[in-house]
Amino acid sequence: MVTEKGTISINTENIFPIIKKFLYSDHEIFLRELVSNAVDATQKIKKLSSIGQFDGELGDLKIKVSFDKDAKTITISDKGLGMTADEIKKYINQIAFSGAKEFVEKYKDESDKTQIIGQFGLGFYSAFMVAKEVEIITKSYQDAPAARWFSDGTTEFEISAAEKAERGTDIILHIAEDSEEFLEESKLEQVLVKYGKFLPVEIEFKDKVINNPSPIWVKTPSDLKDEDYIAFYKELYPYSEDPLFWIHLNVDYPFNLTGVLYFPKVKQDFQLNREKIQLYSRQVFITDDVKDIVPEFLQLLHGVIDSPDIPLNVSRSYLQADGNVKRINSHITKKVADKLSDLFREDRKAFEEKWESIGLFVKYGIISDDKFFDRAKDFILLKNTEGACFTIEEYKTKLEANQKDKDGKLVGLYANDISKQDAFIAGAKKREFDVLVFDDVLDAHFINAMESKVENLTFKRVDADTFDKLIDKGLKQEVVLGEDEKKKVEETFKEFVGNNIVQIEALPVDDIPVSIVVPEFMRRYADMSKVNGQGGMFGNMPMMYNLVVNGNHPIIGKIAKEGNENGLAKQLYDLALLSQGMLNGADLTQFIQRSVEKLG
Ligand SMILES: Nc1ncnc2c1ncn2[C@@H]1O[C@H](COP(=O)(O)OP(=O)(O)OP(=O)(O)O)[C@@H](O)[C@H]1O
Repeated sequence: MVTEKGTISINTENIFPIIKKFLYSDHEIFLRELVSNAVDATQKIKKLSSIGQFDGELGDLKIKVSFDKDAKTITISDKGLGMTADEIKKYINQIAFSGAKEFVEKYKDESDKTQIIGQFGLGFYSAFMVAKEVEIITKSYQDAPAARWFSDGTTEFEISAAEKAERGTDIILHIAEDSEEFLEESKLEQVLVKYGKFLPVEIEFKDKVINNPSPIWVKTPSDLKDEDYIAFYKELYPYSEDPLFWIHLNVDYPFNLTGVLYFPKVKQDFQLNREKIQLYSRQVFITDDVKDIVPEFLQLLHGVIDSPDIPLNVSRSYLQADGNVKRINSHITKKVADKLSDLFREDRKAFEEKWESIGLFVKYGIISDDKFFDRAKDFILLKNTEGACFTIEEYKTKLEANQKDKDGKLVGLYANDISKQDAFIAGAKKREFDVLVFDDVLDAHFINAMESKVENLTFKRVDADTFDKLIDKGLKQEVVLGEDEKKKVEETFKEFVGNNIVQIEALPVDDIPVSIVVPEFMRRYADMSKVNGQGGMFGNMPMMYNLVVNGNHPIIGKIAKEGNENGLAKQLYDLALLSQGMLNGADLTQFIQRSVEKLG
């Protein structure tokens, strides 16, 4: 047999089923496409009028969307530039069919067929996702008779003369049975509002205009007052508290981007709500899933971004690789950092007051974006137990005086629960050490990030060890106990602590006799596992701790002689547990009973 070569032919008759099934996963998008076309037609006639190519009356340019439940139709009417019969042939028939053919050729082997329409000028054909027949009745602004186009979703179409006196286009959709939900008023309105809320031409539905044609992001920042930004915020999120502040984005080179990003007030129970930024393209709503466009940590912000330069209708993998998307990403990050830096410099007091909310974004940024630390390092604030705020540099200077260990390392002390760790904080103050407060969910990661970025700085929780060890200045203190006494004390307490360690330390006489410390590395690992949502090894295991015994305290001197004969050691041990919140259940009950008896 002779080898025969040929090209696989693509038959345009197969196109409609493909459009119907695969082009968009979301059928409601037909409305976005058709209303956008109506907006384009309206903008074009305005343009023609402004450059003197159309000298008739523009008249009322509202776009009207209506439906007829009995006739099962949805009609989109505009007063735009209209089309002549020849233009219909050119714009609707030819381009679309060749576009569709190209589409089939390009994507016949691809599985990711969703959201590809816009590339090919096929928007109009998305009408067939919901309609079994589509009519266009249109009259051009040019001196030409009105025309009617009709198609029943095969590749056949008709063009005939039509009765239409007014300039503009009516698109009449005869809704298919499986799409009749769009004939419900509430559904239709909801979809219309979703996609058209900020379209630049007024859109009327049921005798009322449903959109705001000039949202603030298209206006010049200098023309806007704070009230305008707050009012717009309320328009987007009706039941929210006022935002803390906002950033008006306005870029025209090397890509186009406008928008307003708001910093919301964040509560301590901070939830990762990532659907608060809406993405628009020339005021047409596209999505509220901005995962690939906005850096992860900034997805906690609210607001809108509008860019005609983001390729909207292409697959995800393409979007991630797109150069504009990457640039937009880093631009937004830079803008946010600049804004925070301005706020910090212009009004530090106000910035400090808002730090609880701002701090969460900043910390999240530092943890998730390596480069963000460099942008943020000058306005990261550290707050101490007295409420005073320091930048990292200021704090390092403060530590130089009294919290430097024998190797020259600066040691920051912190508490994450000032009420529970009160005894330890008091101990630190007695030694004139400063104690920071790190008490939000991201702090465990934040501390790690700071230690890896800031030279010569380390952090330890105030109850992680005795102060002499936390900040080891190399000064050796001697315990007043002799070797045998030490041994006796250690053995006595060993009885209670199981596998944990008993350490006898030379502490000031007036320090508490027995306390419990949890080594920094161990507790930190457990904290981070908690944030990451995994119990991990430490999640299920009781935390290891060290029992610190103050070898210089008079009561310990007594125990060195008597052991636990009088129950003294046990009582001290229980007190140490109690102060760390570790005395529970039967142990706690017995402790209380014993204490009461002692009082009697
Ligand atoms: N309401 C209308 N009034 C006037 N011309 C229209 C109207 N709707 C569509 N057209 C013409 O038909 C063309 C094809 O429309 P279609 O929606 O298929 O593609 P597009 O708008 O060019 O691109 P996209 O696929 O991104 O929507 C338009 O470019 C326009 O010239």
